[in-house]
Amino acid sequence: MMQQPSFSEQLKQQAIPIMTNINHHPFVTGIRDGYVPKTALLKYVQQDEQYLKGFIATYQSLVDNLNDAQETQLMKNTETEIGHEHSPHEMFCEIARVDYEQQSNKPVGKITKGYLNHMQSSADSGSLLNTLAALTPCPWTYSVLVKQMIIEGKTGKNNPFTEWIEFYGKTNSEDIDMSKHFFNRIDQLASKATTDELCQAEAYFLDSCQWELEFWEQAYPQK
Ligand SMILES: Cc1ncc(CN)c(N)n1
Repeated sequence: MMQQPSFSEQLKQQAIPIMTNINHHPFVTGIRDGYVPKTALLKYVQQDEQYLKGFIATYQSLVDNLNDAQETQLMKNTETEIGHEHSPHEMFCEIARVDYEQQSNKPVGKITKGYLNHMQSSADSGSLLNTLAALTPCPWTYSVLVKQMIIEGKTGKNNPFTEWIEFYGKTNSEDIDMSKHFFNRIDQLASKATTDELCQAEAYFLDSCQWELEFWEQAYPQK
């Protein structure tokens, strides 16, 4: 008998159309091909500085609301890996020839705010499954994108984004480890969840994937 795919595999399958759109977004194809306009790089860094602060805050509220000591320890171990993304921001600023130090504390954009509210609402739902489902696309989408770029041979001395791609794509990068850890926990929690709870978690996951696409679009608008 064919084995039913795990819940996390089902989530990844459901996200394929959004991942395809992300993969074809000009910001992402620009990283792949070695050129992204300066304005887009700047906007991305300014907003991502704000986004990562919010991501850490949601993660902390998740950890604070846990009542299982072992789970808390596991999540605290991951907490130390979160938010160390100053160096990819510095790389973008170097390519754009702007001062990194001046890019923090800019106003939070509409899309950034929407994505952060979405993540916070997953934590406010009081469900660890929902919260992990909403947080996972952040590390997961990047690890998928850069792995593909590495497979396609897009890194090398001709691509100024090589270091950025390798930051997220190197073995045991923070995002690769974090998404593996989160997906494992999602599968454990999903095995005890009701159909309604699974549907809710799926919606949180797919909405975050869509916010990821909007985040690229915010920095490099096509619409
Ligand atoms: C919006 C966003 N999504 C994902 C990542 C990569 N962790 C990021 N830095 N920013």
